[in-house]
Amino acid sequence: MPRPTALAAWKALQNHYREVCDLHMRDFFAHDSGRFERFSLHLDDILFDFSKNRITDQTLELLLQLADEAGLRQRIDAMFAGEHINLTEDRAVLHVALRNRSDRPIQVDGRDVMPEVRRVLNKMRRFSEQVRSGNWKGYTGKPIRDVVNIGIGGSDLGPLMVCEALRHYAKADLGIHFVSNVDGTHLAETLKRVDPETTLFIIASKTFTTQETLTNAYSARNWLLGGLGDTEAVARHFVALSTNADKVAEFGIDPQNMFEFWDWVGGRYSLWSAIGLSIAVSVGFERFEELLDGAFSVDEHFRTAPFARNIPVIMGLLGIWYTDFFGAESHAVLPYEQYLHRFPAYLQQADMESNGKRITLDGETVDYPTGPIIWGEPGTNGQHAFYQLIHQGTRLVPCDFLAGAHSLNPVGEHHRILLSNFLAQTEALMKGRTEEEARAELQAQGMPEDALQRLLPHKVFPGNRPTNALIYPRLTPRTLGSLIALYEHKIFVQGTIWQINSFDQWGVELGKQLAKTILPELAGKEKVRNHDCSTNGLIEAIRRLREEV
Ligand SMILES: O=P(O)(O)OC[C@H]1O[C@](O)(CO)[C@@H](O)[C@@H]1O
Repeated sequence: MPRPTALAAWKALQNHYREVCDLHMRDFFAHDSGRFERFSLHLDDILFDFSKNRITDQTLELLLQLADEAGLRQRIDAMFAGEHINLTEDRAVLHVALRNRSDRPIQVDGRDVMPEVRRVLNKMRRFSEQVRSGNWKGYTGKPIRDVVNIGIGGSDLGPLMVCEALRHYAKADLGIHFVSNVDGTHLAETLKRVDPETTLFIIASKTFTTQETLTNAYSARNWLLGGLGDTEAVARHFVALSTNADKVAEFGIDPQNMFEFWDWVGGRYSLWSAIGLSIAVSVGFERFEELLDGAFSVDEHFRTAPFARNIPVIMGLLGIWYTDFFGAESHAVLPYEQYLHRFPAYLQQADMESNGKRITLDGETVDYPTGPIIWGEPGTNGQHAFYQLIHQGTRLVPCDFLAGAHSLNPVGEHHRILLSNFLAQTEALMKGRTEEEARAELQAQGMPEDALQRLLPHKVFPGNRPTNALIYPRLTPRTLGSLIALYEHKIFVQGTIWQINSFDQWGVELGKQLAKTILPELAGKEKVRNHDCSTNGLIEAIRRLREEV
């Protein structure tokens, strides 16, 4: 496959960029009342408006041509067919099988994985119902009141984000907690709030070898045994979500209490698998299934809709346009939905661990930018923190705005105020405020000319800042499932165009290896010499501080 930069569409886009980069979206809208109609798409009850982007019809045509030339259709088909598209780990990539709500078999290496997927889902259903109904009893016979998910990365961020997003639907008398950080404070502060007799630990780890998770899990086990005094208690208070049955058994968790998944589920794509057990326990299995339904609907759309009407394809292509042609370095995700407060953090892993790569599938170093920095906070908080930079800073930050038309917690005028801010921000980012407009405003305030001249440049907003809007009636499990899947497939589209493997994560290994060397050195007495002088010096300094009690 030729490099993306060698494709005819890429070259055409470079030329096209020079023609359109100085055009202003304000003028696009002024001369085209059909722009919203043309540049927005519906899927179920989600509306995706991409009209406030620095694109013309020709831009879109060229981007779609790029998708064709990059072989996106073949890559989508290969993923859904269970081919080993995760080349460096020689694995299929089939999170779509986890939410395949049809009778269609999905094959991996000649075997239909759907019966196994359904078996584990049924086990999750039974278990979550037992815990929620109070029939699953702790060692002393009391029902479970608190669930602590211990995991990190994909074994934490996905279920945590979803549990937060669906808090409205959660069982009120069941506490759901997440411990991820190996900083003992995370576990200690959580354990202060729970009782060993009524706490269930879910140890979530695809590999069951992750240092942070196992350290937290063993400490949680000690705490439980400290409270209940009998190793028999572990079976009633610990379950595992993993692909690694041997390691789970080694930890002492009853194999009956292990919920399996498979190597073709990537960690950051795993919330749909057994890793979602905390979600099912929190909101109930039916709602977990609704989450899967929403994702399935997007999978079908992604698999079958023509690229010109395909929301994740358009989302991905717009990102390519800004990253590779405008040189944008980051992308902000701004949910005007408090329940989605962890959505940007979740997407950081989903996107940056997937597309933060610089080597192509052919082993070459890229000579074009790949995955952007993903960041964001819920509106309206972000408005009072970093929007200044987005409006008037020197960097182009394309943004996604998300909002529900209805609040799940209608309180007075709150939601209308929230929505008016959402709309105002996207309008302001697009239009900006010209010098003439700023001048007129200051003159209307009666400002003397010399003061006006000094203030005027500060009051101008360049505008032309691109935004997408994703709106939906209200945040339901189904809608959430769809939103997550849209972003998952967007990431895949971009990885395909950039010709990188979005499904490995070798970049996290080096630090893990070095930490293993440093761990004994922190406890040692001899002078540390085997690192650079900064690291040696820091190790010595930390040792001294730790000796000082
Ligand atoms: O589920 P595991 O195997 O404990 O891994 C946790 C996380 O660690 C990583 O492998 C690297 O950070 C992630 O991809 C993964 O989600």
